[in-house]
Amino acid sequence: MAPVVILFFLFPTLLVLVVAVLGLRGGDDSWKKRGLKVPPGSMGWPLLGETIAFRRLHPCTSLGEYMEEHVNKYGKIYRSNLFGAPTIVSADAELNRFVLMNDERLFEPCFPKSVADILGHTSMLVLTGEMHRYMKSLSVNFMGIARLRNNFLGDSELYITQNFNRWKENIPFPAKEEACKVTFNLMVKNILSLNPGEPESEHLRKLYMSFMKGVVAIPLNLPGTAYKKAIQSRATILKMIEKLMEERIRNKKAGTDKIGEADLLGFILEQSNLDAEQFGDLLLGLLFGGHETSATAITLVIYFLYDCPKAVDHLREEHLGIVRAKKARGEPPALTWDDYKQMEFSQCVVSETLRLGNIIKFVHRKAKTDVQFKGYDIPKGWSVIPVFAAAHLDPSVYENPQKFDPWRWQTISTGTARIDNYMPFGQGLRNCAGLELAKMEIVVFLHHLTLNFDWEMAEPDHPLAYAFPDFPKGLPIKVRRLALK
Ligand code: HEM
Repeated sequence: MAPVVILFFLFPTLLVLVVAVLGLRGGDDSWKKRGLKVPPGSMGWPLLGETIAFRRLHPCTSLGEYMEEHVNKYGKIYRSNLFGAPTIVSADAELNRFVLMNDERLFEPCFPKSVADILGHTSMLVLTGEMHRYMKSLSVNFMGIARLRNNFLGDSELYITQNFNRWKENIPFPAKEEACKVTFNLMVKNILSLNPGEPESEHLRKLYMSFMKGVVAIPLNLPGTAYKKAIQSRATILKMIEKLMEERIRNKKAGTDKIGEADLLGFILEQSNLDAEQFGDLLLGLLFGGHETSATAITLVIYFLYDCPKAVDHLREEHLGIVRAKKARGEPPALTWDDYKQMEFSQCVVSETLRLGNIIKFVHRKAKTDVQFKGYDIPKGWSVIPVFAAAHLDPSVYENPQKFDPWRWQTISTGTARIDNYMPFGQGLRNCAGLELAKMEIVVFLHHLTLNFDWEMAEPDHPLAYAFPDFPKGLPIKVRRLALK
């Protein structure tokens, strides 16, 4: 195509860009006219603001150069322009807690429309008010202690050991992929009673992977883009759910349903009147919230422990003690809830992994009204980004914060730590619905890992802060089987 023709077609786009750039130079200044005192900071480049620097890859065990520089220059609360909006970034633990404890009243979640279109407009992650509370209570009840004890614990053991049985000695494999299989199988079994390897389960896994890619992709709804594929995958998942729902209702009416409330679908059919789309959004929200996060935590724990053999020895001692005591009592080997509750050092390892690994480094909120905090104003409509990692890595809170030191939790414990200094699962109304399940999955994984294997890194690989911390190579490891029990 001739350059002049290209220019002709590009002209409207260029014009819009120029107008936007001129219009946004210096950012939104209306707060100045209103005499508000917003925190110091820089609004960065027109349009882009400081988004590129904010998103620049860095180890997930650090705040990254951008945040460190800005905190040094402006203090723990500063203003910026991120993801297309004027933003208050908070590395201040008290402001972080204040924001989360005032969800609904002063702040609300803010997802771009493109993300809400994929997650679903009735997804718990997007909803606010009564409907959010309702969906949350369904999820929290579904993942309550009774079900953790009676369903999730046994299923976790089953899927973890099934996976471990396939591991081959001295042959490198990516640990992240293995962790993902375990957490995905566990969720799908408990949500829809689909077993690993079944064609429907495999089909759902593929659709879900494509859905996930779209959530973090550039939102271009054009043929062939990751975003478009994710929208299509979402629609296919919803159709699949509708079919499964109809089948379950038919079986219930015919008196041939054997599953009852054992999975989330049965539980929802009994306890609520959600339609297929609402149930689909709930399912996708739980998979989105609970699959990648827990798999990342499991991968991180393998990574951190490799450099801390003393902690592996301590874990082995704890888990061997439990196995031997069960044998002495003549109990079957399957773990019970009481066994799980005895795994105290393992809980310290989990707490330390979540502190140092920063799986959810920050969250997004929007001010519903002008808000005052510590002498600053947060103008209505501005985004607020509480960065949990800032307190997790603060040397005035955690001695030697870069060090993986699970023993620190024997004295500070999650119960006595100042709550705003430790928020891997968020806080308040929108705190994590699956936090007990996540901790249990990691501990059960540790139980079988430390009793059955020694492991080493097959290649160097370190966790970087993408949307979630991720290992560029998937953390390749090699294992050696042990005969301890
Ligand atoms: C180590 C693993 C996990 C971490 C670090 C984690 C972290 C978090 C955090 C920080 C939030 C709050 C987000 C916000 O305030 O905007 C959250 C919310 C949520 N998490 Fe988790 N999570 C984990 C595992 C799970 C699991 C296993 C599930 C369920 C199966 C789950 C389901 C959810 C849901 C549904 C929400 C939204 C709650 C709401 O909007 O009220 N998470 N999670």
